[in-house]
Amino acid sequence: MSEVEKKLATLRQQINDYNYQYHVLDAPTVPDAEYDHVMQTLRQLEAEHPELVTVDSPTQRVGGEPLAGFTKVEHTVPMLSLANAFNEQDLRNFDRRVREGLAVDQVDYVCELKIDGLAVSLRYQDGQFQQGATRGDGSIGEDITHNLRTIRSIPLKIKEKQTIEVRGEAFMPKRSFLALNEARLEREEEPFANPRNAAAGSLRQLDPKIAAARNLDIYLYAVGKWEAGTLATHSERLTYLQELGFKINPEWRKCQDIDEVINYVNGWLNHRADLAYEIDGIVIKIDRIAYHDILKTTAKSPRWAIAFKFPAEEAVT
Ligand SMILES: NC(=O)c1cc2c(N)ncc(C(N)=O)c2s1
Repeated sequence: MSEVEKKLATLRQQINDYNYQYHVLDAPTVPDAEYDHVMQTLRQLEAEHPELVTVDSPTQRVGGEPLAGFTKVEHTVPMLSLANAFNEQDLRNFDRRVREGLAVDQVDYVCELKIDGLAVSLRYQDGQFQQGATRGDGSIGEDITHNLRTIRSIPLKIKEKQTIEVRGEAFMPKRSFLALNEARLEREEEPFANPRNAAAGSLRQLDPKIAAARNLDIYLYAVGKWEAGTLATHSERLTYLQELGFKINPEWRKCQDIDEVINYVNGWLNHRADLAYEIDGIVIKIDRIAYHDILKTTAKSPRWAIAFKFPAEEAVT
């Protein structure tokens, strides 16, 4: 490796680390001026050696020309929708069905905030971000790699040379949504109705420069196709995704029975306003993966998970 290539690799690693600290850990270690200086140095060196620019360089997050259209992507593992619960009795019925189906008295659940955004799937090949797609109809989605690359909390390469597919929710934080609509009103453009529509509208753009300007973010919460998949519980998978460098929502909790689940749900019902992003409920999953394989899915939804839906929140204004 030449001296220039070593210098480029060092600068790229430095920017990737700064991005990880700022956008994934929400804990920057250098001031913005330092970040800008290192990024400018990298851009300058790449301009002097264009033949050494690599696709995983942080300077390549915002692509060049807009796409002519979207290509279709088949999801190797279907992205299912969740059955809904609307009250405590629905949750207790779910729990009873689960324990009867498994012939067990006790089941550990994992509760997670249900992010009100756009479900996406990210595929990594040997640790490099290869392709990202919308959920679509659950089997076929649209390739939106060019837009997902602009989300700085999505790592362009992960900490292991894994070939893995991860699922999550891309979203627009409330603050970004308010600023975007203010700017649109000033330009006499139609404001977005809610952050979910704004995120979906941003990710369905053909020009990545538009998505890059929308301050989108993402939380990952599941694994799709995964060769080395061995971990026995969903909670271990969340921890593993975090160790790989993915952004995991920190509010997840393991609950040892449905009463704890109901307490968690009620706790968040009245604290949504405290969050920097919109949620439309709580997702409850059985923690043990072996139980998922026993209960399996209906044509549409897993039997080992349910979404508790919150009443529609008053609009973010
Ligand atoms: N449709 C689905 O399967 C899901 C949808 C969502 C969502 N919008 N937010 C969070 C999770 C999660 N943490 O599992 C899930 S799972």
